Amino acid sequence: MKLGVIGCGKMGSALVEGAIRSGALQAEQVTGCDPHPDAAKAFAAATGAHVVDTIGAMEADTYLLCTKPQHAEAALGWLPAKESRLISVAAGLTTAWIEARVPAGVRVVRCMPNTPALVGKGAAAFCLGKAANSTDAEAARLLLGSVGLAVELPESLMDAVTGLSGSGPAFVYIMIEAMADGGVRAGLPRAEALKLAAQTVLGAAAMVLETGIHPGALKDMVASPGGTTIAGLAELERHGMRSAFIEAVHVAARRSAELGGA
Ligand SMILES: NC(=O)C1=CN([C@@H]2O[C@H](COP(=O)(O)OP(=O)(O)OC[C@H]3O[C@@H](n4cnc5c(N)ncnc54)[C@H](O)[C@@H]3O)[C@@H](O)[C@H]2O)C=CC1
Ligand SMILES: O=C(O)[C@@H]1CCC=N1
Repeated sequence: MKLGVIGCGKMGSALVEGAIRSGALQAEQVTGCDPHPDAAKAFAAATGAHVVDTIGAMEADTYLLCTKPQHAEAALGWLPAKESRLISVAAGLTTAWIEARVPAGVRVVRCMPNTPALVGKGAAAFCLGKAANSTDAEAARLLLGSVGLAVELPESLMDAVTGLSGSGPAFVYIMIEAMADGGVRAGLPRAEALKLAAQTVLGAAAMVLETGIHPGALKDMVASPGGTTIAGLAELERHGMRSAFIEAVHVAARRSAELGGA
């Protein structure tokens, strides 16, 4: 694969850096393009990939569209008229929307990764556009799978994925920050509180994934009768923590649909 990265910001860099670290990609296979010189420079430094000034100057058989959705139309206008694959990470933009703006011969894959791809712990879903084939699915699976979980889903579910795992890291970061604040309030030094909070989230997630036990049952295993945990859980319920998370994912998914023009 010769990968041309259109937009070398946070998500483009996380995916490419993660894929290079995993060994799935070599820096020599990647070219980046970004009109923002600082972004291009940081991408080249972090990945070792070559950067060029224009999309047309990239030697690529696969393009990775990593601009903001609002900048995608302008970028797509510069795609060369040749057979190629375009993997888009842009929130909300449908394969039909993209297909209407690319030259004939460009096969479109829409995906929704997340930034933990940088450390090989991403969670991503993808779907195929109407001209894309099983080789394109394999290419998406290879790239996204090299940096974490990658699942193929119907396009009708991509906004839901965006609200859950695309935006989700930010929801978890504020939870970690708040838990660490709680630790500091209870007397822990800030650095230890942050490490303990983050490791607790990592460990709890691993328990769910590795034991296959329902999170409700795992919660019950922590909460002793009359103990500390049930006191804390009651406080979280009093503040509507569950419905806050449910609503956060729901409105993020709805916003994804809006970005796509729904
Ligand atoms: N940040 C995240 O956690 C995630 C972001 N995404 C999607 O990734 C895309 C990029 O988001 P971020 O990386 O956060 O934004 P960002 O702002 O960090 O990166 C976007 C880059 O695109 C560049 N750009 C703008 N117009 C361009 C053009 N015509 N040609 C080439 N480059 C151009 C910008 O200069 C910028 O460096 C968005 O569509 C977003 O929906 C998807 C999943 C997670
Ligand atoms: O906030 C956003 O719009 C992007 C898409 C998913 C995560 N970040």
